Amino acid sequence: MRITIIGLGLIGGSAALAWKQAHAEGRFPGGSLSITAVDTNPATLSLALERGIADRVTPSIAEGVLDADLVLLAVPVLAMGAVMKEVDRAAPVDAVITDAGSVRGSVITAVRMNARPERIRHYVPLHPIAGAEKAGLEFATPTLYRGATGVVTPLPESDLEDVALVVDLWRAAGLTVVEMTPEEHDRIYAMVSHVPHMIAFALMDMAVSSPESRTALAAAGGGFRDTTRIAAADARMWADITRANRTAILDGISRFEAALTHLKGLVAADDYEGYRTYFERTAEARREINSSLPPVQAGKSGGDAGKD
Ligand SMILES: NC(=O)C1=CN([C@@H]2O[C@H](COP(=O)(O)OP(=O)(O)OC[C@H]3O[C@@H](n4cnc5c(N)ncnc54)[C@H](O)[C@@H]3O)[C@@H](O)[C@H]2O)C=CC1
Ligand SMILES: O=C(O)C(=O)Cc1ccc(O)cc1
Repeated sequence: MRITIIGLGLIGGSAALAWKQAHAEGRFPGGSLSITAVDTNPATLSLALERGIADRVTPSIAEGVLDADLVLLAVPVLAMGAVMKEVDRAAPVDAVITDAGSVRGSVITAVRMNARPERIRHYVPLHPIAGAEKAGLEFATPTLYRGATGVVTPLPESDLEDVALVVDLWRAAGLTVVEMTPEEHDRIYAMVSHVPHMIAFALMDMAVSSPESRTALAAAGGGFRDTTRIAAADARMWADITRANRTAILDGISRFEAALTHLKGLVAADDYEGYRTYFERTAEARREINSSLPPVQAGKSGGDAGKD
C-alpha cells in the first residue's frame, strides 16, 4: 500500500513510525508499505529521510499524491480545505482520503467544498485522541497512539470497505476506534479537550499576570504543573481549533463559567458541607477515569466502529 502523509508533524510523523513498526512486525493490514511525506517545511522533509520515517519526500502535494492508495491529511485544521483542493486535482479518483484533524464539522465541510463529489465516497475522517503539547516531527514516536482512542465519523456516502480499511490502519497504529457523528464529536471534544485547553491557557494567564508570578511559578507543585501542562501546546494549532469549533467551544466555556460560579457561591457562603460534598462528587468522577474502563462507546450512531 502506498500511503501519502500530508503534514509530517507530531501526528503524521507518529502515524508513519507506527505503521512502519507494524509492518516490520508483520501486523500491517495493507500488505506492502511505502510512505511518501509532503510538507511545506524543508527541514521536516530532510529529517524524515534522514531518520527513514518516509521512503519519499516532496514539498509538492500534486507530486506526492499521484500514485497514492491512501492519503492522510495531518495539517492544521484551517489548512485542510486548501490542501484537499490540491489533493483532489492530482490523486487517483479511488484513493482513500482520511484526516486526523481535531475538529469534524468544519473540516468535513472544507473537504466537501474542495473535492469533486465522487471523491467523498472515499473520504473517512478519523481523529486520533492522542497527542502532546509538543508540535513537530522531532517529537513523533511510534508509540503515540498505543492504548489511545480514535473517533471515526463516517459520512452518509462513505464506502464501508474504506471505513474498515482506515479503522484497521489506525488500529495497527495502536488506537481503539469508536464511532460518533461529527456533531457529537465536536460537542464532546469541546468539553473534554478544547475547553480544558482554554482553561489551561487562562490559568497560565492568571498566574503570569500576578506580581508574584516569578516566585509563584518556580515554587508551584505538581498540581499546578498537571493542570497547566497543555497550556504549552502549539499556538497556531489551537488558534485553528478555536476558530473551527468556535460555537461548541463558546457553549463549553459558558457551561464551565456556570460550574465555577456555582463553586464560587459555595465558597463565598463558606458552605463547608456544600463544597465538601462537591469535592467528593468530582473526586469520585475523576477516580473513575483511572479505573481503566474501556474507551467510551459514544453515541447513538454507535459503538465500536470496526470489526473484531
Ligand atoms: N498535536 C496533537 O495533540 C493532536 C493534533 N491533531 C490534529 O492533527 C493535525 C496535525 O497536528 P500536529 O501534527 O500536532 O501539528 P504539527 O505542527 O506537529 O504538524 C503539522 C505539519 O503540517 C505541516 N504543514 C502545515 N501546513 C501545511 C500545508 N499547507 N501543506 C503541507 N504541510 C503543511 C507543517 O510544516 C507541520 O510539519 C492538526 O489538524 C491537529 O488538529 C489531532 C490529534 C492530536
Ligand atoms: O496533550 C494532551 O494531553 C492532549 O489532550 C492532546 C490532544 C490535543 C488535540 C487533540 O485533538 C487530541 C489530543
